[in-house]
Amino acid sequence: MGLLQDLAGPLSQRFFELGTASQIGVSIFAFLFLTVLINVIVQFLPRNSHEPPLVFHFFPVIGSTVTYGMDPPRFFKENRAKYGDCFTFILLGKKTTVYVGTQGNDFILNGKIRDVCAEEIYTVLTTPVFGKDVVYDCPNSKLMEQKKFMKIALTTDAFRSYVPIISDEVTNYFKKSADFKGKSGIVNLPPKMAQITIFTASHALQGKEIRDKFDETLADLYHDLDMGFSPINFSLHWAPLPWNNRRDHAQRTVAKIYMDTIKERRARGETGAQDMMMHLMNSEYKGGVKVPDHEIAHMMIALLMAGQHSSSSTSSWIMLRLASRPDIMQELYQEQIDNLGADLPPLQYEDLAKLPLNQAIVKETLRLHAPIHSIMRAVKQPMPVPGTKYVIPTDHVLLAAPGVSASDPQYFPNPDLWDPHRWEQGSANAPSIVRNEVEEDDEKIDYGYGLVSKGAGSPYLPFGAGRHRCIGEQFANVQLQTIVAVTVRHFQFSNVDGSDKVIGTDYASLFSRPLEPAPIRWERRDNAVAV
Ligand code: HEM
Repeated sequence: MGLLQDLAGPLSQRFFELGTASQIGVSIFAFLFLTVLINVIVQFLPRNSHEPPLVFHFFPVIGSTVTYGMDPPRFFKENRAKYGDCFTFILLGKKTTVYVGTQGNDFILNGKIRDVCAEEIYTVLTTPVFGKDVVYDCPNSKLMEQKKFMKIALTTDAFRSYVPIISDEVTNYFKKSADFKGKSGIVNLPPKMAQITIFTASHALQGKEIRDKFDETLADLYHDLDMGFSPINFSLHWAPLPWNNRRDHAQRTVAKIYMDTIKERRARGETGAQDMMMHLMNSEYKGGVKVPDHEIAHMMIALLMAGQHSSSSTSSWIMLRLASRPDIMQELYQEQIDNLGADLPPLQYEDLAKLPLNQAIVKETLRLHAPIHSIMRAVKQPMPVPGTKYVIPTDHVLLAAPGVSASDPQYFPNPDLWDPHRWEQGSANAPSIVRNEVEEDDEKIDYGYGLVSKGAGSPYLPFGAGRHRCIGEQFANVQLQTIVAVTVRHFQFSNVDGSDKVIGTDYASLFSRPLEPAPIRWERRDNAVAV
């Protein structure tokens, strides 16, 4: 009896605990069930007809975050078919209104400064990485002046000097890299293209001194800066987490490297140099204020970071596409022999214009694989959508997705087909509206960084439009076309299994890129010198 009593105490306590635990479990389940039920019922109640339709979802806050995040282009396509060009979905608790198609692109990207705001969305991510007082950590009018300084430095003369620099960097890379030793091999391409991109961009835009530091300290520091761009940092940018601590240390260290270089150059009394840093050192804001050293340093970081992901992702896609179509890679090689001469002289800036297929490769790859799939803006005042009854309220975020019109069969026959020849006149897959045709009579506008086309009617806007339009477009084209032309001189690529398959897209980071590993087979051309 005594033993039973001894046992009964702990057992009843255990039952009590289990009972309590299961009660808590049931309560949580009931709470979740009710939350989902109420959320679903609310979506079936009559809604404000002036707001765009809301994408159906079960869970509040989470909304459509998961389906959007897994494959944004598919999400846009499927919901466009259900709800039309303009619809709202819940992204991490925020009502996010997507407006696709050429009118949507125009509405958002050419939105007025009093209506839409980019910095409110991006600053949490970019300011800790770039540093204070530049890009999205300053009034928009100041950003426009900063873009003007950077754009003016990217002259034809500058591009002329960049082509040999980029060309040599690519050749040296292939010579030195252990992954390209011998006559043939298999390599996971995207990390190689990321390195080639940062070496070529840093050398061309920031000079040899900075470029050489990428073999030592800068590569790791930029990697740490990069971690600050993880999408999770939209919420946790402030948190004292290991990767944020490394980001902050890297930002301070890289900025100091640039500031020390500025001081040394000034002390040397250097004049006449044409590089971006020297140009910024000689620039003045309206009212005659010189650009402070820390802003020059932060703009140098911003320039390199802005271009790195987009250009590196694009160059990887180009090479993977070429591996899936060795016949087109061979055509590119032949194009150089036909137009530049069988001895293939060192590549010059002027040569790029003589290689239309080489240009089309970049253009077509950006049509299908634009690295920036979602462009966001905060809404500053209620925005009526022309031609509809909708008014977008200020608690919504606007999302433009120019990739949707770039793969719309209305403009691009066989839109999912990667066909660089579609950009040739008379091609069966030629676009019904080509950007340049539109630009002829397109409205031009100066937001403070030079005249740009509004691009209002164009379905092809991989570099954006409006006041936030890319200033790196020409540089990226020169960089990418040179990388492709030089690579084609050295190698023939193919898929490892010989098929024409193309790998899927990784949407997990802010910029979309090929899923890894993405191995390809390379074979050195007979006439290329084996290293
Ligand atoms: C294939 C390469 C590239 C692509 C596809 C690309 C795409 C874009 C897009 C879509 C935007 C507009 C973003 C928005 O509206 O919120 C943009 C802005 C910008 N890009 Fe690029 N870009 C590329 C390369 C570069 C390079 C190489 C540089 C620097 C040399 C650069 C510097 C910038 C800057 C400074 C902005 C302005 C941001 C603003 O005004 O808010 N980009 N880019």
